[in-house]
Amino acid sequence: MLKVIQLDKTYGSNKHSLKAVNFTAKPGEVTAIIGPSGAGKTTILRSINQLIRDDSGQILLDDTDIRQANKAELRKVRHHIGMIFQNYNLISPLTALENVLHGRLGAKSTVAGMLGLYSSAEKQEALQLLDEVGLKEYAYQRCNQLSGGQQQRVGIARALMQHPKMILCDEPIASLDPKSTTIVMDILRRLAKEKQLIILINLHQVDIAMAYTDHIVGINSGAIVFEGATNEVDDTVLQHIYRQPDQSTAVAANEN
Ligand SMILES: Nc1ncnc2c1ncn2[C@@H]1O[C@H](COP(=O)(O)OP(=O)(O)OP(=O)(O)O)[C@@H](O)[C@H]1O
Repeated sequence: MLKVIQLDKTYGSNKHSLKAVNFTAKPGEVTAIIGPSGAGKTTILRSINQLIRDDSGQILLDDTDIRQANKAELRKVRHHIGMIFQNYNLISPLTALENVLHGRLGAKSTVAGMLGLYSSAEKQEALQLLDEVGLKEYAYQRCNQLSGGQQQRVGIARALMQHPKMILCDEPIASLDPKSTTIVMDILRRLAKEKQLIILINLHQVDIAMAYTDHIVGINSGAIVFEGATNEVDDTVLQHIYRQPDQSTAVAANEN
């Protein structure tokens, strides 16, 4: 279980980007963070992985407070957190199989990692994971010869190679066509259930969040304004999540 408690983040001296953020994400479920542009979705994901340091609060992954982890502990925690990116972040001249094997890097010694020394069991596992995302026949294809949707599926297999407890997905379908979007979201939903993973996704597309997720966290101007089951989300809730900042506040801010 992921529990985010009273998380606060201020960029620079006065940009208050997360305001006492609280929510949970459970294993076996896909949780979407939705909200207007600039609301703080990416800041939450980056804080969870401590890619940026937040100011205060707790981020509990099972019993570990990620915010309190020292360098060695953080390396260990991060090893159990897979990341999926909008632009895939693959090494494109390498094959799909080689990219998936990179998911094991965090578990290897620096020398073994640098030399690309992988056991035959690891290679078998990587092939199995490519099969699970429907890409077995593309294992030896360079990633720059794959479509965007196929590259994203390689990214998912690479994350699985970490044996993650949780996968954080930052706009995973933003660069994909509708068909690839369906394939990727189906895979994420299936994996959450089959492997009891916590899957936390930042999404711009409300229709996709409604169709493929179990749990919704709505954020507006850095504050959580809704948390609940996806089937509780109706037009009123969506209007609340996507509302514009109050006009009078905006005018007052401009005058200062
Ligand atoms: N490195 C930074 N320095 C200063 N301000 C930042 C930085 N990163 C983000 N912000 C600000 O923090 C707020 C939240 O940004 P964030 O990127 O988390 O929003 P978002 O909901 O992911 O937006 P989008 O949907 O457009 O990607 C925004 O007002 C943004 O301008």
